[in-house]
Amino acid sequence: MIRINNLSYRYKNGNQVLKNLNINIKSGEFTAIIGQNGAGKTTLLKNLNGLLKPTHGNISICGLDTSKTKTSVLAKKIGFLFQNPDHQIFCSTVFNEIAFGLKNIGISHGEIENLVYNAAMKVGLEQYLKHDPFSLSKGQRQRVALASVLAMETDILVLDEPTTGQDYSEGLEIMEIVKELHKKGKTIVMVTHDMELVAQYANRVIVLMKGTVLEDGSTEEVLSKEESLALSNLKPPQAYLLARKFHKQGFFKDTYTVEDMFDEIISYLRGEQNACND
Ligand SMILES: Nc1ncnc2c1ncn2[C@@H]1O[C@H](COP(=O)(O)OP(=O)(O)OP(=O)(O)O)[C@@H](O)[C@H]1O
Repeated sequence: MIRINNLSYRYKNGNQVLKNLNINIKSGEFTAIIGQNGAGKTTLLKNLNGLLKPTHGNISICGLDTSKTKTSVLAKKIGFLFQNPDHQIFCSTVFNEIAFGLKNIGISHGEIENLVYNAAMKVGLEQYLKHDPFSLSKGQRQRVALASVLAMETDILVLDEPTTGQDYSEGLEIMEIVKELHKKGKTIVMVTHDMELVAQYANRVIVLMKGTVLEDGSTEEVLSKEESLALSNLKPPQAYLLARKFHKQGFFKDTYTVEDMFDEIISYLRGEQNACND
């Protein structure tokens, strides 16, 4: 789905941000990109969707070279949700906002109505289509932005810190929608500082440090490299560290989140209770 070959990126002011990155992302993966501030995470995402073009090397998205492909064509393959929905939203109704990208790529009026409604349904905003997006809460505005990306029906969804600036339940709503999309086969690439989100949702983690790949592996592998993570001022979530201690005692074999540990404890206790009752 995504092939990054020897990618380097330097801003016009001479700031060399990405250095010779080589990353392949397969269809259906949920990849988290983490790293300390300024590591180059957002710059990498902007290179993926063609907003920035590599200064060296190349990126192929579903076989399309981003340097040689118009962003409007790439937009049919890769959707990008910005960190702040207010940087993405500019239309006066939710409907027009979701329809904007579709109009841009020449979808017919009749088809747009359906696609907009379906996308709004996916994020639970179908009743707000006539509202001004700026009359909605920040969490709802983030869902409007997500719906406008979903309406394009891209196979790849790129998220730049999707829960930042939102309260717990708003963040959870977004992440549960993303989880459903992933289950249905979308390839997800998510930049985040939230290690709980990483443990809970991603199945692959890439750690960027000063524009290079420090670690790349399964979530379990990367979270277990505490010393390496510390180089980027990162720390695995508490639940993961607790689970590791239990692992050493032979418990919680594939469990890294509080929810999973809770489920496992409950099913263990239920088993014990049933055995007693028998
Ligand atoms: N338009 C620009 N021109 C010059 N330098 C830039 C530009 N945008 C970003 N940078 C610099 O590039 C480096 C990487 O920035 P980037 O936003 O990609 O990092 P990041 O890992 O996403 O950081 P954060 O976690 O803080 O969002 C930083 O030093 C930043 O100041």
